[in-house]
Amino acid sequence: MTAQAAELSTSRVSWSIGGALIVDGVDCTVPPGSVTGLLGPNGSGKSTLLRLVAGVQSPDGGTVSLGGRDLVATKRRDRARLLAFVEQDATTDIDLTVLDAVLLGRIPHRSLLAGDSDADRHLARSVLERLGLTALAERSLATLSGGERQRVHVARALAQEPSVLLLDEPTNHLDISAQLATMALLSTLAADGVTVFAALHDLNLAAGTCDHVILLAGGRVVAAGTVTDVLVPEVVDDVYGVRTEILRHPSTGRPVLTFSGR
Ligand SMILES: Nc1ncnc2c1ncn2[C@@H]1O[C@H](COP(=O)(O)OP(=O)(O)OP(=O)(O)O)[C@@H](O)[C@H]1O
Repeated sequence: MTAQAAELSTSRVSWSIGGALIVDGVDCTVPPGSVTGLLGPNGSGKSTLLRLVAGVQSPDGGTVSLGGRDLVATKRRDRARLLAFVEQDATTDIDLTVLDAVLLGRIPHRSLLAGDSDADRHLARSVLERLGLTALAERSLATLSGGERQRVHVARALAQEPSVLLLDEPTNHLDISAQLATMALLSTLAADGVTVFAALHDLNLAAGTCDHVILLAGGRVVAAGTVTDVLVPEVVDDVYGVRTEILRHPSTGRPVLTFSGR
């Protein structure tokens, strides 16, 4: 897949519910063709910010743009050709096979009345192959393990051939090998020009993979930059209420964080 690399940005994006300000004037930039990690403690607003960027929810104020184009004003179908979203613990009400679930990703690319073309099926099968899911193609989605289902949702998003891939906790439910494989896939996609923006809890997975990170606390951006700039005790300790020490990965030189309570 080769996508048109485009910068994603938000300007003063806000969203509140029941009088509580959940996302509070967020300005952030996701560099084109990068893996950008969205970090922050539980309840800091990561999922909500991703939903606002994806257009699942509309912001009360502010703008979301992709390569200068206003995404909030973009029609849903047009947006779905640009941007794919893998939600946390996504579920589907209808019982589909894995292949049919992945083919859903092709809907924004075809005319409203057309069915799946040979090209759509070919693309869906190649995405399944890329994610190691070929053997599960005819299985019912409902019978899969949590980790398998998570990979199918990523496959459905890739079948959309998006310029921007948004993922909410894509390594949830995955064993360590599958976590590393997912992060490696995100790096490969970014190298192919996809702008990847992923909410992550595991700061070490972020440190090992992300080109850029954005750290939220209380619905606001408290730090943004490279992992070496942001994942430092001066920032992490206050945001998470822990004591952090930074080691270096012996082969990559990237930061490895250790934590203790304080
Ligand atoms: N529809 C809603 N109604 C009420 N409160 C909401 C709603 N959506 C989000 N919130 C609140 O907004 C805050 C931020 O939630 P959000 O899911 O965005 O955080 P998060 O950083 O993704 O958290 P986690 O890491 O636990 O998944 C939480 O306190 C949550 O309870």
